[in-house]
Amino acid sequence: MSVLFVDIDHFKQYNDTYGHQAGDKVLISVAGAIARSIKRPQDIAARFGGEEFVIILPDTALHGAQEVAGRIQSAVAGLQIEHLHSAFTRLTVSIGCACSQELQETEQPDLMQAADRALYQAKTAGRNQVMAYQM
Ligand SMILES: Nc1nc2c(ncn2[C@@H]2O[C@H](COP(=O)(O)OP(=O)(O)OP(=O)(O)O)[C@@H](O)[C@H]2O)c(=O)[nH]1
Repeated sequence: MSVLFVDIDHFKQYNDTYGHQAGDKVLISVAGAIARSIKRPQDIAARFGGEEFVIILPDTALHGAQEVAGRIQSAVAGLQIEHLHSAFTRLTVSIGCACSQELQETEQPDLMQAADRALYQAKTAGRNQVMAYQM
């Protein structure tokens, strides 16, 4: 199983620059980009707090999860949403990814934590990137 955390970069700045309503539209657009990027019926994507989404990919190894993460990044880039306060001048996302091959039920929180840590690393490494962790 793999877990992805997807977090919009500099979203506070986006709201501050373009307004909260524009921010709400961005959340809907990013949700659509994520939905288009997951292909299997058993995959689950959900909003996880403010500007963060979680994606659960059952029976998916790390390279498969990284492929999904890459598709999400491309789909968000394809939205071409202006964000002049970002170093990339476009809206981007950071993604943390964690995979466990033989997951016991009690280890699920550890997998979430690992994905969250990977997301933090993607943020501190400059954003607009994927960090992946094999447990
Ligand atoms: N428009 C809108 N904004 C929201 C919503 N939920 C949360 N937010 C905003 O999302 C922003 C998240 O800001 P931070 O957690 O500081 O993160 P960030 O600015 O994206 O910075 P990094 O994640 O470090 O790149 C806050 O300003 C929240 O007010 C929502 O439903 N609509």
